[in-house]
Amino acid sequence: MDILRIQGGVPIHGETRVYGAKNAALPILAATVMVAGTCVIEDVPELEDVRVMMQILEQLGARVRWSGPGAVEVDASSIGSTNVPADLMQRMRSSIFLMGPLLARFGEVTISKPGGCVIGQRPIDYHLHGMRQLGAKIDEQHGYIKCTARRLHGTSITLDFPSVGATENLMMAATLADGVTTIENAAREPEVEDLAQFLMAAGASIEGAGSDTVTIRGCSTLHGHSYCIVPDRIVTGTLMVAAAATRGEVTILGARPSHLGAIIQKLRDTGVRVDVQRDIITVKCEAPPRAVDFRTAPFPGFPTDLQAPFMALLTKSTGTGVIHESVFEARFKHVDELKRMGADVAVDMRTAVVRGVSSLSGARVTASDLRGGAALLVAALMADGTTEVDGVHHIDRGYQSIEQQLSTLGARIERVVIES
Ligand SMILES: CC(=O)N[C@H]1[C@@H](OP(=O)(O)OP(=O)(O)OC[C@H]2O[C@@H](n3ccc(=O)[nH]c3=O)[C@H](O)[C@@H]2O)O[C@H](CO)[C@@H](O)[C@@H]1O
Ligand SMILES: C=C(OP(=O)(O)O)C(=O)O
Repeated sequence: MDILRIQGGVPIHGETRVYGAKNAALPILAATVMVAGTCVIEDVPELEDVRVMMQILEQLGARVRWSGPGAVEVDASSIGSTNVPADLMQRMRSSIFLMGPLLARFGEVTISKPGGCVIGQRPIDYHLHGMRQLGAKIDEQHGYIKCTARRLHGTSITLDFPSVGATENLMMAATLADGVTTIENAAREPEVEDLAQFLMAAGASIEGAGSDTVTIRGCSTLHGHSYCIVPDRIVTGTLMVAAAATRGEVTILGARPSHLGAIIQKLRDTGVRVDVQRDIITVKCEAPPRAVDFRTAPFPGFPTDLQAPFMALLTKSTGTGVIHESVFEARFKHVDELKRMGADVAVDMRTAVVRGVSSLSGARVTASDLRGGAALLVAALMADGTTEVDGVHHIDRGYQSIEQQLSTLGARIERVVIES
């Protein structure tokens, strides 16, 4: 078991480079299932979720390997199974991305309920409903979901909510369907657009990805190619918040500022200085940040994945900030742990009221989900004394060697392996 031990109170300084987005890499790796030929995906983050996705592809029969630093090569021509292993599905939500591609290529797929961060119910009803509209027959028995379709056909789908995962899954399935599919009220997240770019580079015909209407003209085959993943906006945002929280100055290279409008604006509202130049973002903070209110929303709104890290920043702000979590119904699990460090936060359903305190104190705390874990790291960097963060495997799902990245910026953080 690993823990992260942090000696707080040290401002972080210097330059760091951001790597490719987990949330783009995972659906893109799943989409390689539909490609005839070899794909090389570049700037893939070396994360636990990526390793699980590679394991799933391998168990389905694909040839998958790291072909260089951050490069994954996939040849899916040898896939011989359409059953996604239940134990691996349990390990991450993104395993659901195999549904669309396997169904589209083989006319059948068997999955089970995906695991992943427990931040709400996270049903998959939009995915299943959309697949039915594309012509799939779905049988649910003993916890397994079997989808079959002799041929998927184009249709018009309107999502009840702009779900990122459902937009991506349905877009992938529609890529090899007969005819034209439109997805209305589609998610506009940059990772949806990145997946569409990957598919288009393979020969798919997709218009409007990144807007709320996506139109896909089905094609019969996709060809192999090389593709570089979009930079991770959530990791970028986390580093920006950490810089502000420690009253440091950090320059992030290789970022995509246009994907971070809401977070840049909110940080500026707190009085933190954010300078943007092409793909470089510099964050500098000299005085305690002012409290601000925000509500999470689908892109281009404030990302739910940065709600917890931003809350950590507000715990030591001047004044009171009100946070409304509108995307997931149970995404405040980090609050009790922040309170153990001295934060003053009151939660009522989907709203958290954060009263700034003058100091936090180090404590032993436990991460129970990925971004909640990142929030504990931000709090630990600001706290007096030593914090030990447990549940590090959650953080490792989304941040590549986070202790190394923060150490190079001067943070006093180490990973400690505890023999059980
Ligand atoms: C791998 C990946 O890209 N993960 C991201 C993706 O998750 P994910 O794709 O799971 O998130 P969704 O956008 O689908 O979820 C948004 C909301 O829709 C609900 N919903 C979703 C699908 C469905 O079939 N039925 C349903 O009710 C969810 O419970 C949630 O309340 O988008 C989330 C919202 O930006 C992010 O927090 C995750 O980091
Ligand atoms: C919730 C997240 O991931 P997932 O959808 O893979 O659980 C996340 O990246 O914050």
